[in-house]
Amino acid sequence: MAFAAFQASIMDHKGSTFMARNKIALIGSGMIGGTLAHLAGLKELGDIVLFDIADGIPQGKGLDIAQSSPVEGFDASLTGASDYSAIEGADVCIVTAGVPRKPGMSRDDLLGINLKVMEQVGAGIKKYAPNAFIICITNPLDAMVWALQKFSGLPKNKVVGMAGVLDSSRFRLFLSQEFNVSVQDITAFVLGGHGDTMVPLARYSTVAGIPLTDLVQMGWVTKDRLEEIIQRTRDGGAEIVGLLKTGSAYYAPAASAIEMAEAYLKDKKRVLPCAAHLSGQYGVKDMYVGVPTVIGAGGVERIIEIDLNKGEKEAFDKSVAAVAGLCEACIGIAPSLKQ
Ligand SMILES: NC(=O)c1ccc[n+]([C@@H]2O[C@H](COP(=O)([O-])OP(=O)(O)OC[C@H]3O[C@@H](n4cnc5c(N)ncnc54)[C@H](O)[C@@H]3O)[C@@H](O)[C@H]2O)c1
Ligand SMILES: O=C(O)C[C@H](O)C(=O)O
Repeated sequence: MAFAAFQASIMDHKGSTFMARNKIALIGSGMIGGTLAHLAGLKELGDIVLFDIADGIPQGKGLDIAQSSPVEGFDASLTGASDYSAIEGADVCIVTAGVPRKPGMSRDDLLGINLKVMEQVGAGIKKYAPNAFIICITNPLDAMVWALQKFSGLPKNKVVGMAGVLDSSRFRLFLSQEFNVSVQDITAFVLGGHGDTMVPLARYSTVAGIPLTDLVQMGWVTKDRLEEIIQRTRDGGAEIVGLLKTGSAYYAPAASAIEMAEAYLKDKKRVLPCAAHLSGQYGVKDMYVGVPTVIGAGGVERIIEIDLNKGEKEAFDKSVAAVAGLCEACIGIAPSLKQ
């Protein structure tokens, strides 16, 4: 149980103390926000507050999911709100407020509109949930989580971006389909920014511990076919945007953020690729970029610096440069982000 919930221990009617449930605030109650609420309920992660500026949507989704709880057998309070005071004392806030892209757009095209949303969300979190662990999902991810940390003023290890778990999950699925083996036996790393320059790492991705580079030698897959799978992973978001036409992926993104929230709430010390604040690691300063991290009750407890060969480092640096350009664009719009 997170520390804030521990502090909220209360007395029952016989005078014994018991733990209050964790409180999970979902800021943005659209396609991902609604799916997050459903998953958090099914997993009994805590009580859930859905927040959105579109009054009625968070309340309606909360009520609908609550009405599934007797069937599914979970106990959780689900409420909806359009006032930030409702997120007061949250242990975890998952931020999806903003707009998704449409076919033909890049994630970067969302920067101007979603940056303004991050400013409002940051102020709301600063006022009502300063002790929470914040998971940002809004795109363009690496720049938005960077701006959200600055707007909210929360500690850098308590603000993190979700992208690597999703990108790695896509890579794992495509590999499992290629090799006809269980997704459970595949581990994969995708590092760098959550954009067209993301870096799926073949050398650190394995089938039951056997690196993909060895599987090429063993004849399981050709280098060219592996490159196609890597490119499909990079284009994974756009592939779904092209199919849906009115929005972007939400089931896998929500599942990925819930995995991160669970790691924090249950102090699981999961090793997960996340957009984390770097202060010199990988030669990067004051930026959020996807790297392997350890997530536990302390938030981002550790950043794991893996060894990158020349080609991997070049690809990572290219991705970092793309994120740096987006942060500069944010400063152009909101000069206060410069410090
Ligand atoms: N990081 C990732 O891997 C990843 C994956 C998928 C989607 N995304 C991004 O997540 C975001 C949300 O996607 P979605 O599919 O849930 O979109 P959506 O349009 O279904 O939901 C977004 C919600 O945000 C609300 N909103 C807008 N402005 C707000 C504000 N100022 N305050 C509070 N709420 C506000 C909208 O009313 C809407 O309900 C998008 O930016 C999308 O690009 C990121
Ligand atoms: O691709 C998008 O616009 C949404 C998200 O970043 C994704 O990867 O699915």
